[in-house]
Amino acid sequence: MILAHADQVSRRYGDVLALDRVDLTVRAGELVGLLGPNGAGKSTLINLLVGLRRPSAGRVELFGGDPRDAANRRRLGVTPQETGMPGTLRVGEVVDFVAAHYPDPLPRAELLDRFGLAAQARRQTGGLSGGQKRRLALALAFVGRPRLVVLDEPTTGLDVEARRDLWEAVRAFHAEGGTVLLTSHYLEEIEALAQRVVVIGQGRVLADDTVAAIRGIVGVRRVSVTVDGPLPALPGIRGVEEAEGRTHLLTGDADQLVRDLVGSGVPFRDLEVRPTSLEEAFLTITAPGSAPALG
Ligand SMILES: Nc1ncnc2c1ncn2[C@@H]1O[C@H](COP(=O)(O)OP(=O)(O)OP(=O)(O)O)[C@@H](O)[C@H]1O
Repeated sequence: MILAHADQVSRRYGDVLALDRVDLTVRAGELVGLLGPNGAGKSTLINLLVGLRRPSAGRVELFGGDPRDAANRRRLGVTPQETGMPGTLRVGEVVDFVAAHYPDPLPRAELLDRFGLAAQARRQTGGLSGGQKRRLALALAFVGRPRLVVLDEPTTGLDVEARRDLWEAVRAFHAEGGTVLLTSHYLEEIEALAQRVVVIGQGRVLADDTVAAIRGIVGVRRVSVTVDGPLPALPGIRGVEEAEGRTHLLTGDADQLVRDLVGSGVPFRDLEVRPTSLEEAFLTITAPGSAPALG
């Protein structure tokens, strides 16, 4: 059963094309990670799916209907990237207030316990630490026993323990049959939870695959050298850039490339190997003329 669906969805903000004909389907029971660099369009896509914004073109469905329909949104739990809470309300009061909007909410104590906030139930939200506020915002996504939970960069600002608590809560929700869509800049984070990764870059879906397949794409290394002449064709090179007298080679297997470079007998100096950022990996791999890596 399809819970959320984007069909050839585009969204413009003035001159900026934030999403360009995006397709995404989230089925019941899935745990899907949306991965992409800053400005890729992740939040825009989520805002469309949860009914906070309308697409400029294309169609969005939530639970088979209009995401802006209140009846559909009642079965949805969302934590946006930024949340604000009235600072004078106590943690327990905020939970009760949100719970009152749902027919069968989770008991307050159970929810606070799951998110490590039991000791803060009587604390005013204005007196919470940044990480505690984030925990509360995340807890609120689960209060109405949703069918689908959407979390936009959930672990930003959380320490290791809070991150672990959140992952446990997400896993427990999923194990009970819940469906989750979450965004992240980090494959490691998505890997900890999801089997399926949808990669977004510059407003387009670049890949929709298993974590293992995506790791092969983003696990790219940059091998940089200075050479006086042309380099021979070497296997495993996914992209080449020349800048300021340096040659940068992108590869999934830097060790093998270095061995091949040495074996080729071409003199080189100032060898440097480093991981590429997600931005770099995608920009280079998707640039016109670079070796195809997404097929
Ligand atoms: N309200 C807005 N007005 C104008 N431009 C916007 C607006 N919201 C988003 N954009 C632009 O749309 C593009 C996609 O932004 P979006 O926030 O969806 O990306 P993102 O992948 O969520 O990024 P991040 O990881 O930084 O949160 C960016 O170029 C952004 O500047």
